[in-house]
Amino acid sequence: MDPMLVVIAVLAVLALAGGLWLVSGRRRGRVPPEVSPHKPLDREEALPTARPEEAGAGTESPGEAPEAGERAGGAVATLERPESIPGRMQRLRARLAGSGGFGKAILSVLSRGDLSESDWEEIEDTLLTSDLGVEVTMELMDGLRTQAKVLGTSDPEAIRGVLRSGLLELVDPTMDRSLNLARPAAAESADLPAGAEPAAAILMVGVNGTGKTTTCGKLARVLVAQDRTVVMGAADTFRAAAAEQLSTWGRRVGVEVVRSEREGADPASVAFDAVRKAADQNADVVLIDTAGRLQNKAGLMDELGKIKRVMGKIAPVGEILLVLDATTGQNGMRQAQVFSEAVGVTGIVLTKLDGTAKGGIVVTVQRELGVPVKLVGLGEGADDLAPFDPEGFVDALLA
Ligand SMILES: Nc1nc2c(ncn2[C@@H]2O[C@H](COP(=O)(O)OP(=O)(O)OP(=O)(O)O)[C@@H](O)[C@H]2O)c(=O)[nH]1
Repeated sequence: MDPMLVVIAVLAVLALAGGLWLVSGRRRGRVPPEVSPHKPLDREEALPTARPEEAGAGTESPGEAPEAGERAGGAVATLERPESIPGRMQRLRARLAGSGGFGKAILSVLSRGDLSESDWEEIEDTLLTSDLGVEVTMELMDGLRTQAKVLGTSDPEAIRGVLRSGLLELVDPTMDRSLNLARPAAAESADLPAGAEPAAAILMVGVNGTGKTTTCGKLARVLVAQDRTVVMGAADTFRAAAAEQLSTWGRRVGVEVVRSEREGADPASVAFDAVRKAADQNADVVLIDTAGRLQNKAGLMDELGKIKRVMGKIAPVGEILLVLDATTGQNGMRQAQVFSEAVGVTGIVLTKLDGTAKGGIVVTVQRELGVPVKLVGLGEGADDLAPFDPEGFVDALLA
């Protein structure tokens, strides 16, 4: 055979083999698992710290938000995937540290080494401006000075360690911060059809503008990612825009929203309808958003009391979350007292923590109300809600 023909034949065979390898390689690599945009979340990552009795709930594949959306009955076009809880906590730290928390100022005094009386006073002043309150600041200062004497040192690292444990004790890591997501037994008056069971009810209260509606939406998003079915009730009938805002969140996270088309409708009746619908649908959780404004305080408190009572006709309300704006400081504390007396708050959501360096409000509000901060708001984004983690919080303050 002509040697030229042999060379051409060999080249043709090689080209054919190379082409086949390329095509099959592309096919193999079409959805490399490590870069899949649909990598499922770990169930634990998406949880807003469930109660111990809730911990074993549900075993099927987690994080399938689109399915959850379809199941919730919403005409959902696209559902986004929530950021994981560790990711949220990481951002909390970064934001608190970035907003110039009081830790930075104190650590700069500590770094001077041997502390003079004026250094101690500077530390005290810094603590006082952080919304810890006079009483708590004095306690903390006494502890710091005593420990410095006992240790016979003003070594910055040692004092920082004492400050850290003092703050941690104040924030109180022993408090139960889990949300009560246990489904209650039906009230005698409930009159539910066979097979229907009440959902765990969460009532969101607080003055206007603190972030109740936004928190309802963010929380619903986390619960849906946990494969829980959720119904929301727009019992803020004071302004139509509030119900619309909640409905937008509902569409976004694939959750049905019960609302009244009539502005000024009875909020208790909307709350009842939502709780009833959740029971009829056998939903896991019902979230009720309320208005934060009325002409007078007594009127608002009567209204909230009535909402709670009427919801109780189906089943007791398991969780009443007071939404507080962290940037309002001591002013927020007075509001908190009023709400607490009116409806018996079970947990606090501290919003807008991204906008303040005054983390001390966490300590003050827990002390005054005797209930834990359970969730924190870190911004306006859909994933800007995180379970409150005392250690992470104190470390962020002292970063
Ligand atoms: N920076 C920041 N903004 C937040 C946070 N939570 C809520 N907001 C913003 O605060 C504003 C008020 O939030 P809403 O959810 O409408 O407050 P609301 O309590 O429902 O208000 P009313 O419906 O008037 O009672 C909105 O612009 C939110 O985006 C947060 O954690 N950080």
